[in-house]
Amino acid sequence: MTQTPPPFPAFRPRRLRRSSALREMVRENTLTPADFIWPVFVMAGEDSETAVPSMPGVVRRTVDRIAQAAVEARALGIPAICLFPYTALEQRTEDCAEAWSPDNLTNRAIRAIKEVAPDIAVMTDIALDPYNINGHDGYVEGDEIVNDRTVEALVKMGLAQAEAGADILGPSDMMDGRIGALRSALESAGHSHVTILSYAAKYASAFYGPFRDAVGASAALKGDKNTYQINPANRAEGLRMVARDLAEGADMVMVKPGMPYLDICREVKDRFDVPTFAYQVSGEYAMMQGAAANGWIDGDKTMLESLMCFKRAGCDGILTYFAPVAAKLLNG
Ligand SMILES: NCc1[nH]cc(CCC(=O)O)c1CC(=O)O
Repeated sequence: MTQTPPPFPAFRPRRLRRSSALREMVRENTLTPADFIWPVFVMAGEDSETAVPSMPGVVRRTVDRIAQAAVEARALGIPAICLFPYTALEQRTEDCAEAWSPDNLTNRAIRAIKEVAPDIAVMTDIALDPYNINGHDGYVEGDEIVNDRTVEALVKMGLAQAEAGADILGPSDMMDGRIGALRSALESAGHSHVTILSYAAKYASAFYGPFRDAVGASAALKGDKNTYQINPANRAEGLRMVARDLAEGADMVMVKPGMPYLDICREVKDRFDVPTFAYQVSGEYAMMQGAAANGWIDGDKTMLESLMCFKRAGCDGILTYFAPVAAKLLNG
């Protein structure tokens, strides 16, 4: 309950904003590096990095460099890293078999990280888009993105990641029934400790554009993802997806994108009171970096403010490309 304040001058709210000491005393939320999950892009090769032009400051790294980055992230206090593979066009096939190869980029990166940074949580992405010739998260038959056959492939993909040592599986595909299928497959295969952070309230957003460049899926993508991702106009549907994924065995849930969807974050936290994460996606990152590079906004300040706002909206953590830069600033 919000108390009705007494009338002015008894109530002078500026009294509590007068000094930094008083402001610290009444601050309601905090932001620390422990709030971050850092999404990174993995590419083939050795000891190199390439820039992602639409995401200034973000690079794709080879597996060895990813392992190095994980060590650095952990030292900064970041608890989790999330892997996205950049697969060359020639490795994308109709059957998406690379998705569950034990030696694909993601699975090799998981093992490499575990060797040098065993105490950082490794999160993966489950969806077919990095392996599919058409850029879709599921199999395409005619003009349809088919559900059940895709779920079977996603389960194989998730099991291969669990086998490689993943701590957190992140199904971002938005097929129906994938959380339940994954959960029971994990149980049967002896991976009962592997957690699922489901992309539950995942919207069909134009803010994913730069990410599709980063994973090499933009050129490939035919059509849009409107038949599986949620319409940005819908609130109740987002909440239903969260309820559904929790009922099927998700340990944590995500709202995505982030900044334009803070209303959904707040409502998910209030209604379900489960570990709730938001993804500050590539377009949000690009937008802020672009404005900062032009001198139109203060990059560091807007970055930290945007991240704090996720905490205020009820999030337990944020997937953000800013993670290491923000952690350094927060660590002082
Ligand atoms: N499986 C697809 C996937 N996983 C994460 C993102 C977007 C992340 C970002 O924009 O930063 C996407 C893009 C999409 O759904 O098209």
